[in-house]
Amino acid sequence: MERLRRTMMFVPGANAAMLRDAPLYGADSIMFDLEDAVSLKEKDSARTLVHFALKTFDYSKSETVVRINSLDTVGKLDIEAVVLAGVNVIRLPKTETAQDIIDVDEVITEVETKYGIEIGTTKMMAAIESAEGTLNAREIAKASTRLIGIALGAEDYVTNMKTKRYPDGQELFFARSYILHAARAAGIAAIDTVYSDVENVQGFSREVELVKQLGFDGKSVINPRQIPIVNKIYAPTEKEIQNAKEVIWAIREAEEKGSGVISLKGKMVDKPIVERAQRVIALAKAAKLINEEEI
Ligand SMILES: CC(C)(COP(=O)(O)OP(=O)(O)OC[C@H]1O[C@@H](n2cnc3c(N)ncnc32)[C@H](O)[C@@H]1OP(=O)(O)O)[C@@H](O)C(=O)NCCC(=O)NCCSC(=O)C[C@@](O)(CC(=O)O)C(=O)O
Ligand SMILES: [Mg+2]
Repeated sequence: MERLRRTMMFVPGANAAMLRDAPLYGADSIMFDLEDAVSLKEKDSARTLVHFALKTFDYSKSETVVRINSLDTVGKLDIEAVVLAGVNVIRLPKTETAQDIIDVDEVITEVETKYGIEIGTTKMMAAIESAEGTLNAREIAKASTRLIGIALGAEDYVTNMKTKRYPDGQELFFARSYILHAARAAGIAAIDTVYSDVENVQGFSREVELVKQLGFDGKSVINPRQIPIVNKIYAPTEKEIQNAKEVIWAIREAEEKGSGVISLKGKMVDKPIVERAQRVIALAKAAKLINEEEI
């Protein structure tokens, strides 16, 4: 079944207490940061901390992601440390081209080979944070079989675009739409960017509603308080769950009779409608609105 990535929580790699407590908050993915949340003088100690955190703490209820530095700085050291510690996903920030992904993929392969880890075990994601990256998103999203998703990094993106973040998010509309299309065309996840004003619950909620409507799998978050807000907005309503159940029951019955299309309450039910219903059920299970065995 498809892994849910409603929330991907950034955890600064140099903060030992946050690394320890990160699994307590129920993020679908925990993203340890070695890049912009870590000062230059802490790069080495943060890498060591994240390596030991991955090996020591129980993160098994979440996907683990590490945001590395670029290969022209200390990215190779980051990759070696976290692949060896068994991270699930390496996130490359500020991805500009498909070649950036191919280069990181090659380093991961070298490290996996060196330590006898099955090649391909470590997955990747790309953060797109510039005009160049956005325009190349289509090629980036298909650049490696390791890729599980692409994400927008809006703070760097708006800086590159010579604008800033506005409450209605109009300045991000093209990037969000294009990145989302690139992800869907490649069959991988699309993760929206962070909302930096942690205290502004109303503004954050409005943004989560918008990206859910567009079709994003979820959102990068920077604070545990943002997690329940995303989960609540992504949770299907009772009516949506009931409708999804009816669709799945109806299609099961139809399939038993050898048919792939049926009518439910006067409306046609076929493959895309069934796929949407299955996603509603997965989200409802993740939100514990129905139990695993129910359907
Ligand atoms: C924002 C704030 C300072 C607020 O602090 P506050 O102290 O007011 O938070 P409180 O709510 O009071 O904390 C209550 C309890 O939760 C603990 N707690 C808080 N946050 C936690 C956390 N993240 N992980 C685990 N634990 C956490 C805390 O330790 C406390 O624990 P305790 O003392 O035990 O009660 C804090 O959250 C924080 O540092 N966030 C991470 C910031 C970060 O990583 N930025 C870089 C990534 S963005 C970027 O780079 C831009 C980007 O690249 C993005 C893209 O690419 O998408 C682009 O271009 O857009
Ligand atoms: Mg950034």
